[in-house]
Amino acid sequence: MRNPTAAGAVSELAELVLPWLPPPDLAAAASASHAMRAAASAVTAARAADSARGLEAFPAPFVNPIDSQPYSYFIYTPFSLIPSAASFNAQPWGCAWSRTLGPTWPRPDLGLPLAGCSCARGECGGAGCACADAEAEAADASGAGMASLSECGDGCACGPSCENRRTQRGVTVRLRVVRQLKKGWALHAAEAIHRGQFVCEYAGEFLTTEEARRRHRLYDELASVGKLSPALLVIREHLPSGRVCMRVNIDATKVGNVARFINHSCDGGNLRPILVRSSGSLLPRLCLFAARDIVDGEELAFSYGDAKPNPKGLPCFCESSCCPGVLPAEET
Ligand SMILES: C[S@@+](CC[C@H](N)C(=O)[O-])C[C@H]1O[C@@H](n2cnc3c(N)ncnc32)[C@H](O)[C@@H]1O
Repeated sequence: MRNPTAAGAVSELAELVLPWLPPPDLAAAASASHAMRAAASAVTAARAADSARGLEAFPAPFVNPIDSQPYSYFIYTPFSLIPSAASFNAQPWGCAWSRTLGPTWPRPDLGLPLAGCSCARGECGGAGCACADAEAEAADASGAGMASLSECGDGCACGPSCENRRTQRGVTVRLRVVRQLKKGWALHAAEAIHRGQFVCEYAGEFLTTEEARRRHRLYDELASVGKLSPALLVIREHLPSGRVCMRVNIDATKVGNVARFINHSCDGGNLRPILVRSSGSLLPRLCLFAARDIVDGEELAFSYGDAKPNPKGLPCFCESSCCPGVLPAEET
């Protein structure tokens, strides 16, 4: 006869422990007993139901019409982090209580005296706002490099509901993560998105260039044998002269948000990357906006950058007419 007290203890333990396990350990735990298998299946189903694990406004489910992989495993952050400040390298996923244990918007107040604006309510971003940056628009219009935007931030008197913080409230459009035959996972719109609408930040770990180079070498090796889909982006800001004045490395391979599923398109795709600077923050964030109206179900894509196509690089399956057949690759 089964002991109901022991069975209850097993399921309580399973509920506490299983959400912390990466897929191989979850599969090993599932083989321990009937009760563990049932608990592990529930965790797997909950993970597949929301890649954003309750940290965004809407769930972003995995949909896999191709094979039996129910989800892709990674650590979720709604905004980019500096690795040393990322106090977690494991995160519960697949249970009701995991939602409370991740970083959430708005970001915690760092308590530092930072530069910012002190506009009256409703005036942020206007001509008199210290956070408005007319030059950012000018750089965009000149076509020199990536466009940039300025927003209010941690140093401002306004709160998180300020109109001039439209990229700071996380992902507010419905999305799904769809498995494809050639490109692996891909991010799709799950509702119509209007031209100019903010879609998501490309969130991940901010890396030094030295660390980015180290990881690039490692990822290139793993990717060449099909063991990894690296999501390390290098963004270069240019002066009007064309010279590079800043390099930002964002790695969403292990720690990221839904943007880590966006594939590359050689023709620029339907998303426009913009560097967003918030007052009081040292590093700009890479934010993605709809470059045109996007219909429900369409795959989202952008160009990973101006790095030259590397003849020895991975094959590109974007299918745009200008595609040279290989993905842009960084020269490390
Ligand atoms: C940011 S991730 C995108 C999500 C990825 N497809 C996945 O399954 O996790 C970037 C990686 O996706 C793959 N990828 C992205 N765009 C691609 C394309 N146009 N053709 C082939 N593979 C692509 C490459 O492996 C690349 O390193």
